[in-house]
Amino acid sequence: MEIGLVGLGKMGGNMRERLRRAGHTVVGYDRNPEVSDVESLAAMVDKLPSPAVVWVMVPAGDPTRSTIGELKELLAEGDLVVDGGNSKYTDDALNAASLAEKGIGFVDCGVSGGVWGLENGYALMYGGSEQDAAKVMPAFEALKPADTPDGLVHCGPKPGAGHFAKMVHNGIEYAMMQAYAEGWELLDKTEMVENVPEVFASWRTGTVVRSWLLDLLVDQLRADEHLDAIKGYADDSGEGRWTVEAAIEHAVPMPAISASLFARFVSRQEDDHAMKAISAMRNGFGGHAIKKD
Ligand SMILES: O=C(CO)[C@H](O)[C@H](O)COP(=O)(O)O
Repeated sequence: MEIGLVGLGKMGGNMRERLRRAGHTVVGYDRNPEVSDVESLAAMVDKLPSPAVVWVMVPAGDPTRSTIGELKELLAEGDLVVDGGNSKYTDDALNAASLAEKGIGFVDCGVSGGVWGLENGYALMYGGSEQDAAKVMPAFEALKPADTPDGLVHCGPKPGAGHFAKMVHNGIEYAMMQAYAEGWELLDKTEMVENVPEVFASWRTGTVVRSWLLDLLVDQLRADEHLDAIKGYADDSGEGRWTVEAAIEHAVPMPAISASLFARFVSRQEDDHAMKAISAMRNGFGGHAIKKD
């Protein structure tokens, strides 16, 4: 098929390559002229046959909203926009409704696979109508992992169903990473066990905690046993917060994922502010020593 692809960063650039390797024609647009195939969004749309299919792969929030707004002006009835970024699921209903005013279809698609997706394929979770999804199906088939029936799922007709599924995936990702990290801290800080990287490596086969995240951690620990080169600071780009927000909205207990989100917030503090108050109270009721700077 012929497809427009907006956003040619780490994810979009590799997806363009994987689509091309599968024989599809991709017209890629990026604000960075060094990677872009065309000079503008309008030039990209001009090169596409009708009905045009455009896959948006830009950061969530304003960049995605404004790109979809511009595409609404450029596209026509029967065309399709796919949002493959990590958009908040609540944005999808708004984007779908806005595009529908011109008869333009919309599919939201959670994409997972990171920088390894070029070779391994991407897990794709999509929401929207089957009729709209049919227009982008050849690209879905090329992007998903080969030789498996898994990796491509229709999460439902509601706009946002795909991004909701991807959001929960990322929430689980937070908690899994936190669990590995806490286990590693205990092993690394005590002297009970020698050769901690190889202990982690021994868990990669046969055990119930084997996973790709574990594989990635083993690679890092083998290169830098105590992770001395890495500061203990972790950012977040929204997915964990939205997962916890949705859990609160639906009164779903989420102790592990919410704790892993808050652990990231703790990592951003130079000093633990709340612990100042704990220390002050301990000192007050028990005369316990206060540590000063
Ligand atoms: O979708 C992903 C992995 O599945 C992204 O890497 C995601 O952005 C990671 O989330 P965060 O930046 O909040 O850790």
